[in-house]
Amino acid sequence: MPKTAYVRTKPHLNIGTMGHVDHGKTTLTAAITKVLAERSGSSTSYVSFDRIDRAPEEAQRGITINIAHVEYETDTRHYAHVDMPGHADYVKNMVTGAAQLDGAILVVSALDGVMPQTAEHVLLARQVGVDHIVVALNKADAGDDELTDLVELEVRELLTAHGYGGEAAPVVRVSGLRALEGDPRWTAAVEALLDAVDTYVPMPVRYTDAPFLLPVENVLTITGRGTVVTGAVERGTVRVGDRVQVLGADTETVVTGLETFGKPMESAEAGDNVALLLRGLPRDAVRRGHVVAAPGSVTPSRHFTAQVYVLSAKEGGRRTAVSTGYRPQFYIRTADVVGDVDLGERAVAQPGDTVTMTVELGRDIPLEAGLGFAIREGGRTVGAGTVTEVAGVKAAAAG
Ligand SMILES: Nc1nc2c(ncn2[C@@H]2O[C@H](COP(=O)(O)OP(=O)(O)OP(=O)(O)O)[C@@H](O)[C@H]2O)c(=O)[nH]1
Ligand SMILES: [Mg+2]
Repeated sequence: MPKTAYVRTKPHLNIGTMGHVDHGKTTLTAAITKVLAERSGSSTSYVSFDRIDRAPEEAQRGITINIAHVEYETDTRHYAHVDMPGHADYVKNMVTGAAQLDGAILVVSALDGVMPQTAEHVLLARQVGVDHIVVALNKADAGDDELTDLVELEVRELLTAHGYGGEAAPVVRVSGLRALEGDPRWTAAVEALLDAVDTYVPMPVRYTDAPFLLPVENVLTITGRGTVVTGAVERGTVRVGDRVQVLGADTETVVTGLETFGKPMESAEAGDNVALLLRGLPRDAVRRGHVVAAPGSVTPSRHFTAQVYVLSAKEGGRRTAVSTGYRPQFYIRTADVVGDVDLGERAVAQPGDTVTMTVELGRDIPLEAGLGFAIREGGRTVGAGTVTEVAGVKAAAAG
């Protein structure tokens, strides 16, 4: 049976749930789809909790591991929503999810308040370019008002500390669990949260006229059809039949199919969350972190200069200084690449310092000034930076 094509009737935005493990992100995600599916004339489908956390290991451990995408529509907008994992071991997957967001819902349990990954996610979101955060104080059904007031203050302070303007950020008390059960008080709270997202997260400027670029988030095989890459289009437009370059796989191919949430589309534009079917591309040639782009539109590079903040021990960072020769992982767009740090004459940077460094990555990737990134080591975030300058020529060629 032919699938119904995607019809663009409303502005599309990418949002998602982030926050500490067990604070209720997946439950809230399911509740949002349920509340919207029950509106009259709704085109949203309810996505249950076990269809979001559907990997056997997720069900068994009761935690989210992989990021999951759901779609829904409010009266004014179409959203792709990424439900991210909160567990410290899967921050890596969270960064990939956050890299495509126009705004985020920070889920904080009213019972527990700000916890380590609440803070880490806010920092990472800032770094990968998420400009707006709406707070869901979840489990409000089980908390008392005075404690919840304190948690609210704490969250606002955290947001302000990371440049989000915590005073102005909407903070909505919700219960994902009770809303899922259909309790009217709490379905109304989810409605209020969605109104806050609709009004507080602005429609971003989309660079649809720029050359096409999509950071690969995931790779799948559709039996009989070929290799599919998924992700959010960062800029430009792509149509079925277009030639594209796969940076990382170092090959060119043709887009033979385009879909969003299982619905075919003729063309996708900046902001769209899509699956691209690529002609003749072997499954193992492409992976997360690669970039699909208009041929010749970007020159990948491995050398750059950056302004970097080295996290203090209090923020979960290192206790000891970083020096030239340090080799952590750099999280840039959806890529995760090792890099050699050179601190120049300064030679060392203490936790809490902001420094200029030059970096040589383990492989070439598309880089540009202004690109934000995170630095991680041994499963924790140790730094946050912004590219200030990209060396146009590879060192080997220059020297
Ligand atoms: N009382 C109460 N419990 C809730 C609420 N929302 C979620 N829970 C419970 O909290 C636990 C964790 O919920 P999840 O939705 O899996 O939390 P999560 O944030 O997605 O967890 P990770 O993705 O693993 O980080 C489950 O036992 C939920 O039933 C709520 O609003 N009220
Ligand atoms: Mg979850």
